[in-house]
Amino acid sequence: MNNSANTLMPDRTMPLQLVGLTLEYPDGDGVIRALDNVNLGVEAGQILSLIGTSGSGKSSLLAAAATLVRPTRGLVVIDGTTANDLNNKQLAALRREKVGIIFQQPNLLASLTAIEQLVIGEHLRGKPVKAARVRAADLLEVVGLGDGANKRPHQLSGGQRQRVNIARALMGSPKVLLVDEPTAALDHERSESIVRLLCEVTREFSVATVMVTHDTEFVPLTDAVAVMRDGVLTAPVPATA
Ligand SMILES: Nc1ncnc2c1ncn2[C@@H]1O[C@H](COP(=O)(O)OP(=O)(O)OP(=O)(O)O)[C@@H](O)[C@H]1O
Repeated sequence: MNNSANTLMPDRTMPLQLVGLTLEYPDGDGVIRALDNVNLGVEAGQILSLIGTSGSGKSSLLAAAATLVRPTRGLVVIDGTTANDLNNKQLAALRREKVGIIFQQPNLLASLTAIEQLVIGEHLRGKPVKAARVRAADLLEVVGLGDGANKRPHQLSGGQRQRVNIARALMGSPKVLLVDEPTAALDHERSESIVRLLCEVTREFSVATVMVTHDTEFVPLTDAVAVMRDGVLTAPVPATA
């Protein structure tokens, strides 16, 4: 694989492409290179596991792919749009329309029911609430929480809260799903069912999914795996069982 950012061209048919991505954080007089010339493409309907030791750069890759931090060098291309070219307002719109983000902790609002957690984002974006409720109810069915739509977070298990989180990330019909340690707070059985669900929704909704995980046990459920070490990403290989 050619690793030079100068010779790699973005493939705009891929929902997510990172080209020659380098991210440096200031560190005293020097810098910490969290990402070092990372190249990655994820196709629609494909879920990639991203593994690596603590501090290797996994969260930095997700943050850059989510356009939450601007890279020092290299390109982030989301559904054909080069994020580097956009101002902050345009970036926020790109994230809203194309990117779903799932963090380790669901961060649900304590006073809202499951369905309201999904609808409120659409409401704040000025979208019609009625249509949002219909989509939210459908998505809660998809994630196996059809009968939990009116429950509040304290009435749901950790796994169910993570299911709400996944459904919420799908509300805006994203092209790219970025998932950070989705099973960190869950037991073995629930962890497996959450990874299986992420694989299912990746296919059903044709999103390009990157899942950071420390649970290498569940990697074979996904399509491909890439390893991060000191900011350098290996080329993805099939995650065969
Ligand atoms: N905001 C920041 N400012 C300075 N350095 C940072 C910042 N964020 C991350 N780093 C550094 O960048 C490197 C990569 O960190 P990153 O959090 O991306 O790794 P990680 O693989 O996600 O680690 P973990 O598995 O522990 O979450 C580390 O050396 C880290 O200390």
